[in-house]
Amino acid sequence: MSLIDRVRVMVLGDSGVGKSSFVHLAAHGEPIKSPGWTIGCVVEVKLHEYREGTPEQTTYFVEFWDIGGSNNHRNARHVFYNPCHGVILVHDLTNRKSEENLKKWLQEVLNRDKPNTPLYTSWASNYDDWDAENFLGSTQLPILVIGTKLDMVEDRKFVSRSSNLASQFGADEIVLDCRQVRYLAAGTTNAVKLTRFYDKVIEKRDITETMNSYPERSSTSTSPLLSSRFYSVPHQD
Ligand SMILES: Nc1nc2c(ncn2[C@@H]2O[C@H](COP(=O)(O)OP(=O)(O)OP(=O)(O)O)[C@@H](O)[C@H]2O)c(=O)[nH]1
Ligand SMILES: [Mg+2]
Repeated sequence: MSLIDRVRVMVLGDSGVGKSSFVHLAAHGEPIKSPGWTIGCVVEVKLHEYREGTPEQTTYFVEFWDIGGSNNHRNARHVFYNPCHGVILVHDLTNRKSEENLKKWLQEVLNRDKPNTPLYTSWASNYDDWDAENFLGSTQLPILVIGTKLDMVEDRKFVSRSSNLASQFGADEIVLDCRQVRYLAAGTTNAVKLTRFYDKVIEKRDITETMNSYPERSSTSTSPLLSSRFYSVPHQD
């Protein structure tokens, strides 16, 4: 048996924006057949070759922690947020509010060790006045922004630029129709952005892990997923 290291990425955004649809496409390379509301959290896993084609090439598991967006679970979901090595923020391109709400999602995950902190209090009322640098502070959490439902956008010129949030964070953004494989097909710009994001998450893991204040995992955990940083896989000689 050999061990494969792993990183954990939170997938956050309002209910119905397409998080599960995106995660399924990214993890399995095919569209999800019948997405239902996500209750709590669903974890999907993907093998990723870190720095593929270089001497440092290493296989990692990328875990997508797809968090249900329903407001009803707002007070409980912080239990999923540690450790967190990267964040994928998902918004619906036809719903401007879902993009604005990504700040709330980011604040929630950044405040994960202070779950009782009132949310959203430090937000600027004007979206454009919002100070991303101040907000992010010293965190080096890699962020990727996903805009879904491109097929439903009437004027595609409208989405040719990055969202406000992506440009404020200097984050990459992918816009797509989550029901179409071609948007994440190998060799496309979107696939390159995803690879770059996964590599960054792996590179920064040691830094982001020190920001995770909860003990990473309990040795008494009964879940293999939660009890080890590694997955065991059979040797392939
Ligand atoms: N037309 C279109 N529909 C999409 C797209 N992405 C997702 N959907 C649809 O949007 C609905 C919600 O998608 P989900 O992936 O379940 O949304 P979610 O963000 O996981 O929602 P919660 O689990 O409630 O947090 C489903 O009916 C999807 O088929 C897209 O790119 N285009
Ligand atoms: Mg879902």
